[in-house]
Amino acid sequence: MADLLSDDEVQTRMPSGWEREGDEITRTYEFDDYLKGVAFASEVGEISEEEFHHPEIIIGYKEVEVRLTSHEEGGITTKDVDMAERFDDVR
Ligand SMILES: C[C@H](O)[C@H](O)[C@H]1CNC2=NC(N)=NC(=O)C2=N1
Repeated sequence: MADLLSDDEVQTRMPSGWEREGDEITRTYEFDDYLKGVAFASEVGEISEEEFHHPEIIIGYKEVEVRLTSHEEGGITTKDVDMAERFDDVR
């Protein structure tokens, strides 16, 4: 089990482009067309299954919102900030 991050740790460790909303960190990625967003969401899903840590993924028109939290710990942990960095690398 990863440890919950303090408010300051979340702010300092959250990658740029991400925002905190309560017990979640979130980012909305924008794409040139819908299917590029769908493909990105699929890659996010692959990484999530590999790490067994699953975000909420909302696919919209030319944008994909990703929301991360650690359900079992009840907040934001190092897994969430580490996964955020990995998703940014896919982008
Ligand atoms: C039983 C529990 O659902 C599993 O251990 C995993 C699955 N994926 C998960 N994903 C996220 N975001 N948080 C979890 O606590 C989590 N737990």
